[in-house]
Amino acid sequence: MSVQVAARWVVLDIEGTLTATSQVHVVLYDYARPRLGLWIDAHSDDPVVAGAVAQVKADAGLGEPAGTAEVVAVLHGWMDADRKATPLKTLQGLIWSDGYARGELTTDYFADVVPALRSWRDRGLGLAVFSSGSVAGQIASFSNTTSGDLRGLFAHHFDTVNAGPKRERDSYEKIADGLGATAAEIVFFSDVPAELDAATAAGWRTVGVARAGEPFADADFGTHPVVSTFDDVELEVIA
Ligand SMILES: CSCCC(=O)C(=O)COP(=O)(O)O
Ligand SMILES: [Mg+2]
Repeated sequence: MSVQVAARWVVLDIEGTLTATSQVHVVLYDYARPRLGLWIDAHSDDPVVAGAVAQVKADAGLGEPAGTAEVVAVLHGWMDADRKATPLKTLQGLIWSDGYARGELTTDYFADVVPALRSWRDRGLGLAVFSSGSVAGQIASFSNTTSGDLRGLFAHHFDTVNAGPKRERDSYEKIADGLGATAAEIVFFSDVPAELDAATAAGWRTVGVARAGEPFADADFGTHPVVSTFDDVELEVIA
């Protein structure tokens, strides 16, 4: 069944909405896992890396003398639990950016995604991304895809640093400010009902994305309209 929605801005989740969850949990996590320790040691002078490592130690209650091996053990544990912790996302994003630049990583989207995004953008809708993945990681992931370089499709990127946690209303209010849009002009697509609830609390329109075989395919989306493919979305552009 198709879902009709009017908007000026389309804000998109990545994992489970644009890409299969395995693209993140298998392809990207497996790429980052063996490289975390090497990256931390090779970039210890980079304030972004040093800040992320200090944050890991603080969050995990490690003493300051803790070495790279202990930090990596925490990061691996967070990946195993799929904890979307900001310092982990920062470090993953740096490693993935390097992997995409080397041509060692390629993003594969659900078949309906790229045609829909192109058509929405061509019809005058603004596209933005809100993911737990860092902005650097997001942009890199759009740079090398099975449909080419898609970075030009998106006008804005938001993450847990420049917006906040995805299950909190404040994050969506901050994004609306960043887009210069009213809440009613924005529609958010996500596979996670709790994220949609937070967007609704901020006054946004929402569409749940329940794709076959994905972890939230059978979730309770409550009153959110739901599609299983972007082919079933009819977007009217608010002028
Ligand atoms: C290249 S972006 C990787 C996305 C990521 O790390 C992640 O955890 C996905 O979270 P999302 O909020 O998009 O479900
Ligand atoms: Mg998701």
